Amino acid sequence: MKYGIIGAGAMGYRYGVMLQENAGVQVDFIDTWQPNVEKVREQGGVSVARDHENRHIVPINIYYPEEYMGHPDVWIVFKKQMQLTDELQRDAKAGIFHDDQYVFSAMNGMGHFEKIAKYFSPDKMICGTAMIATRMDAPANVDFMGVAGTEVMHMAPYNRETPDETMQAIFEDFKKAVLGPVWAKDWQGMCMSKVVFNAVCNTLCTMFQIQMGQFIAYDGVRDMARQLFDEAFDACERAGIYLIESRKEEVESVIEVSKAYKYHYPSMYQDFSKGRPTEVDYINGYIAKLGREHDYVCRTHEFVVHEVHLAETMRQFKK
Ligand SMILES: NC(=O)C1=CN([C@@H]2O[C@H](COP(=O)(O)OP(=O)(O)OC[C@H]3O[C@@H](n4cnc5c(N)ncnc54)[C@H](OP(=O)(O)O)[C@@H]3O)[C@@H](O)[C@H]2O)C=CC1
Ligand SMILES: CC(C)(CO)C(=O)C(=O)O
Repeated sequence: MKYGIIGAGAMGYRYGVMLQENAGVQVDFIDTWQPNVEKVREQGGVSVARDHENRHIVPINIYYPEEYMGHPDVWIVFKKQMQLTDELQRDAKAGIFHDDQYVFSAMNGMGHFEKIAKYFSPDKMICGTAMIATRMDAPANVDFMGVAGTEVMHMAPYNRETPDETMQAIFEDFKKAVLGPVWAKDWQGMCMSKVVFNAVCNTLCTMFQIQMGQFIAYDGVRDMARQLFDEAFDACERAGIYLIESRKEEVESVIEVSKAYKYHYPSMYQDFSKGRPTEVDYINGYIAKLGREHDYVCRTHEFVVHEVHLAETMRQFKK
């Protein structure tokens, strides 16, 4: 099968390079970030390291949407939530989407599948989550965090039916790519399990500008995580969404994943530290909104959203 990656950023490169190198499939990358596309062309590919080591150039095919003539079987979408609407509009205008194509995305936060569904048949959409850490330090320069072979990701059909033949073939390609795919029953519960995780790790690490390993050095982390998880689970249960992990398992996974990715700055920090807006409204903000819609106030999440926006605003007063 042939893949097209929309968004040659940290995660787009991670999926595309691993599919190309480990599964041996053809991959094309589409990106609108000019310094990134031009750097790939100048250096002959993307510069990839694993945990700061073995940095090397991986040759790739990269295109702006308007110059792309290919027809992949599957699109993999990895943009930041704030960029997605404009990206999909530009891609559609460039005429790169076709009715026969499948689409997969494992972006963090919520709200992206509804946007993607405007351009693709719901029967050809696969929702995903990725407990896979990747840093993008500069245009065309990425660092795959974590020991090779420990990647884990979940996927579930958007239409809630049994995965069809093409979806199974995508699953097999992800397996060959060593991305660690696991099927989940319900995409909403699967995605919310990751949202609540990010609502703890991404948000708190970003506010304090720390790596995940530094975060768990504080012995109050379990209590803080439990408070945020309790509110999030209560909101989800009122909305009829059942997560794929229990409250206790989520707390343990904060500790375990942070140990495994001890040098990782969550993706939210990567935006924060470069002066860009963060995805907090799609993570803690989404949980808070879900709560309000079901007569439940997630006070801590609402406060945390303010704290992140306060920190974003305060960047102008700091060096
Ligand atoms: N990174 C990770 O470990 C994980 C990320 N995710 C999720 O995947 C989705 C895609 O995220 P991710 O791949 O991390 O994001 P990206 O790496 O795609 O973000 C890159 C974007 O940031 C902007 N940018 C500008 N300057 C720089 C710079 N110097 N260095 C890096 N980026 C710059 C560019 O957009 P512009 O020019 O418009 O500013 C560029 O398109 C998100 O929903 C994220 O939450 C999920 C799991 C793990
Ligand atoms: C890698 C991980 C799981 C860390 O929270 C992530 O989702 C991110 O960095 O956005």
